[in-house]
Amino acid sequence: MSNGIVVNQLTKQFKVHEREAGLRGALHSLIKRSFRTVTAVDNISFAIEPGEIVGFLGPNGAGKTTTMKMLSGLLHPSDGTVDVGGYIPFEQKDAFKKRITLVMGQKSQLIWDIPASETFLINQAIYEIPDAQYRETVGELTELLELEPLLRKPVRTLSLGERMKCELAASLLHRPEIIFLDEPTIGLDVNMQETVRRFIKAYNERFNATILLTSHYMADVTALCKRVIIINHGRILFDGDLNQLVSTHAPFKVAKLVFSTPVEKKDLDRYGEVLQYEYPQASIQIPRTEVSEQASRMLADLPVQDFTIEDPPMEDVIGMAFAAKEGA
Ligand SMILES: Nc1ncnc2c1ncn2[C@@H]1O[C@H](COP(=O)(O)OP(=O)(O)OP(=O)(O)O)[C@@H](O)[C@H]1O
Repeated sequence: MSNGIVVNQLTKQFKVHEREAGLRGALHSLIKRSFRTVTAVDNISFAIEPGEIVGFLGPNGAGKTTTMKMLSGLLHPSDGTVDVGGYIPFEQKDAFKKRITLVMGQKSQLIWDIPASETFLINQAIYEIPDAQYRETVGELTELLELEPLLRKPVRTLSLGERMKCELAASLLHRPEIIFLDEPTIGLDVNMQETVRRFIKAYNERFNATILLTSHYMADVTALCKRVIIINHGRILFDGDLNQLVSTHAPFKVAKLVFSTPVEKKDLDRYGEVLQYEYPQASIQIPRTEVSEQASRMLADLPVQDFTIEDPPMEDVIGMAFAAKEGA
C-alpha cells in the first residue's frame, strides 16, 4: 500500500458573514445578512512520494493549515481531489484514520488533568492497537523522546516542550505512515526544537513515514526537508529542491570575517558588497560563482583572524522568492 499523497486542483472557499460597522450596521445585518467568499486554498496541485519529508511554507493566512485539514479529512474541499495513501480523506474511513496523524503545535489532544500515559491508553482503545504492539511502541517512543519522567505527571504540570513531546507520542502510538505536522516546534526553546527535529527524522527513517511539515523556524526546514512547497494567498509559488530555491533566489553567499587589526572599509569593497563592518567584524556578500576566488584573496590580503562562508538566512531567501513572484 502506498504512503504517497496526490493533490489535484484543490480549492477551499469559506463563506464569511460580513457585518457592517456601528449599531445601524449591526441591526441591518440582522435583517439582511451579507456574505463574502474567502478563497483559502486556490487550485493547488502537488504529489509527495512515500517517505519524503516536505516543508510547507508561507506567511500567516497563506492556506497551510486549511490544506492540512483537507489532507487529514477534517475539511471537505470545495473543489479538486485528494488521495492520501490510497484514500479520499473526507470519507473518514477507519482504515484511513489508522494510517495518518495530524499534529498541531497550537492545539493539544492531551487531557489536562490526567497524566499523558492515560491519554495513551485512550488512544490505544480508539485506534484498536493490540497490547503487544502498544507496549513496544510506547517503549520506543519513551526512549526516543526521553518521556520516562513525564508520563505519570498530570499534563498541566508539564512545560510546553515536555507537553509537545507527549503530544507527539500520543499522535504516533498507532504508528501512522503519513504525518501532517503543523508547527510542531512553535514556542519551544532551541534545545527542545532540536530534540523534536531529531525525533521527526528518526521516526521518518524508522517507518519510512511520509511527512508534510509547516514551521516558521527555518532551522526545522533546513534540517529536515530536501524539498519545500511555498504557498501564498492559497497558491503555490514554488515547489522543488530547497537548494535550488536558495541558488535561484539568493545567488550569493555571505562571508563573515573577524580581523586581528583594523582595516579600511574601502579595502573591503573590492571583494563584494559590504553588508556590515564594525571592527573587528565584517559581513560581505559575494556572488556564488566568485566565492572561492574572493575567499582566497581575502585570506591572502587581510589580517583575518576568523572566517566563515554562509548561505543567507532562509527567511531572507523566502522573502526574495515572494518578492520575485509578486513583481513578476
Ligand atoms: N473556518 C474558517 N472560516 C473562514 N475563513 C477561514 C477559516 N479558516 C481559515 N480561514 C481563512 O483562510 C485563510 C487561510 O488560513 P490558514 O489557517 O489555512 O492559513 P495558514 O497558512 O495556516 O496561516 P498560519 O501560518 O497563520 O497558521 C485565512 O485568510 C483565514 O482567515
